[in-house]
Amino acid sequence: MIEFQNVSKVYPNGTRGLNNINLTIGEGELVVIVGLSGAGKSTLLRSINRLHDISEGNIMIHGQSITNASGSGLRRIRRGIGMIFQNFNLVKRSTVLRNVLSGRVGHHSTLRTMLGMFPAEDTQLAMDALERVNIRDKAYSRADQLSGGQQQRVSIARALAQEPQIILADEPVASLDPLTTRQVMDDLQRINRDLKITTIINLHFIDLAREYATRIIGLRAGEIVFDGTPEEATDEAFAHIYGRSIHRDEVLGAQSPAEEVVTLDGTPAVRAVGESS
Ligand SMILES: Nc1ncnc2c1ncn2[C@@H]1O[C@H](COP(=O)(O)OP(=O)(O)OP(=O)(O)O)[C@@H](O)[C@H]1O
Repeated sequence: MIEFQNVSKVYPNGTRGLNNINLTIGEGELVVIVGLSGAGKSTLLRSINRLHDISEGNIMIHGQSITNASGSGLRRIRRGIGMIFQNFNLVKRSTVLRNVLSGRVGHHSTLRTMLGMFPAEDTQLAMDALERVNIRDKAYSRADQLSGGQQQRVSIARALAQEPQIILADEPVASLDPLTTRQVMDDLQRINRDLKITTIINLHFIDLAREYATRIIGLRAGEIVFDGTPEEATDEAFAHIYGRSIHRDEVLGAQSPAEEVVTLDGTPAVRAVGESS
């Protein structure tokens, strides 16, 4: 369980990234966070594993405060949280297997991992993780020889190799084409369901949010303005989260010149540029 208790984040330049967030995320949920650029999605996600420190409040992970943790206590909590980034964050000149094995570093001494001395069980675990995302056959390829979608799968396998209870994914499909996007989302959903790993994903496509989430949280200006099921996340609810109408480039299934697809008052208006109403 992840609990935000009165959490605020103010950046050194005075920008308020999060404003008094209270939120509980239960085990096994697949939460998608939505909101306009700058709404605070990354700040919220990255405060869970303390990539960003918060300014006020407390964040509890499985009953332990990550806000107050330090040293080995902090490392232990972080070990249970896998992270997936938009740009994959792989060591490009290294093999896929080495990249996945790096997910094990939190389990061993620094010296051992610096020397690349991973026990045989770790290699097995890494291969199993690659199998789960269907790229076991790429284990000995160099990471930079893979397509974007395959590289994102390697980064999912690396997160899995940590044996995490929580996976955080910050815009994991923003660099991918629509087909690959669905494959990566399918992987994340399957892993969430099969391994019961609590998964929190920042996304900007509203149809993907509805399709994959068990719960959608909408942020605006650092505050939660929506928290509900995909069924409750209607076009009107999204227009409320965004404070404006939805655009085509926010719907994966409607990729064409940007134009309004629903107006603020909820009237459906799916129109391409140049199309008459
Ligand atoms: N390092 C920083 N220093 C100052 N302000 C920041 C910093 N990082 C983010 N912000 C600001 O905090 C607010 C929330 O940013 P955040 O990146 O969390 O939003 P977001 O919803 O993830 O947006 P995007 O989709 O564009 O990544 C924004 O106003 C942003 O400009």
